[in-house]
Amino acid sequence: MKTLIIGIGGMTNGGKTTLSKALLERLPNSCVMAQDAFFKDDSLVPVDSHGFKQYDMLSALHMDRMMEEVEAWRQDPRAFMASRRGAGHLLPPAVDQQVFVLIIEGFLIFNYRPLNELMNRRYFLQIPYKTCKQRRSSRVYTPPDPQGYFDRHVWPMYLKNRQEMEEMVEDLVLLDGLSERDELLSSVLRDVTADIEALRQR
Ligand SMILES: Nc1ncnc2c1ncn2[C@@H]1O[C@H](COP(=O)(O)OP(=O)(O)O)[C@@H](O)[C@H]1O
Ligand SMILES: O=C(O)c1ccc[n+]([C@@H]2O[C@H](COP(=O)([O-])O)[C@@H](O)[C@H]2O)c1
Repeated sequence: MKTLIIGIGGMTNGGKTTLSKALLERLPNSCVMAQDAFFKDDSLVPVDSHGFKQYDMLSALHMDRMMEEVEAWRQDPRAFMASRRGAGHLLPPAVDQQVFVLIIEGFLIFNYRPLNELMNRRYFLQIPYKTCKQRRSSRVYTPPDPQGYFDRHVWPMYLKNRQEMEEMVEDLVLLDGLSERDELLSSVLRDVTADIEALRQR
């Protein structure tokens, strides 16, 4: 079975989900796994001395469960895709030279070494502070961001996590999250379709 794992990382509200969904639509035999789906229950996330929940760190995520999902996909991508789409969904036909693509998206995907090591390509969407704060203010999380959360928790943790990521990861492709959606999609598609073609030929 031929497989490819693409990491779409980036800052909060950098455009990861938007780009991943667009890739999913364009890449046959692909599926998306979002790190956000693995946040721990609010009751398990500790607070700091200012009363801010410490969400922007790996310990707030069930990374063990996320790895189990990734492993399930790696074992059998066809069966994984069929099971996640619900009972009764037909498996895609097994065709020779078929390449299955897993798109992993999230704000801390490269900071978790066992996950980072599995990726064939790594992209990181970045946007300026002002845009990030603006986009974040129009989004409602569960629980919603309390007053001051962006400047007191989200941004300082981004800076810390980013430094840690840069020390760990070498072949990161930085993407400008201010670019047009279509431009971002076509630049990633160009690489990935070339990878798929190369794998097919092998
Ligand atoms: N290339 C882009 N240009 C302008 N706005 C964008 C772009 N990509 C995403 N957005 C918008 O930014 C916000 C956050 O996008 P989203 O994909 O949810 O980010 P993330 O998954 O990184 O948190 C959404 O309102 C989305 O419509
Ligand atoms: O999804 C959740 O359960 C959740 C609960 C509280 C906060 N979050 C925020 O989700 C952010 C990461 O997701 P995203 O899509 O903004 O990259 C991170 O900055 C957290 O502060 C997410």
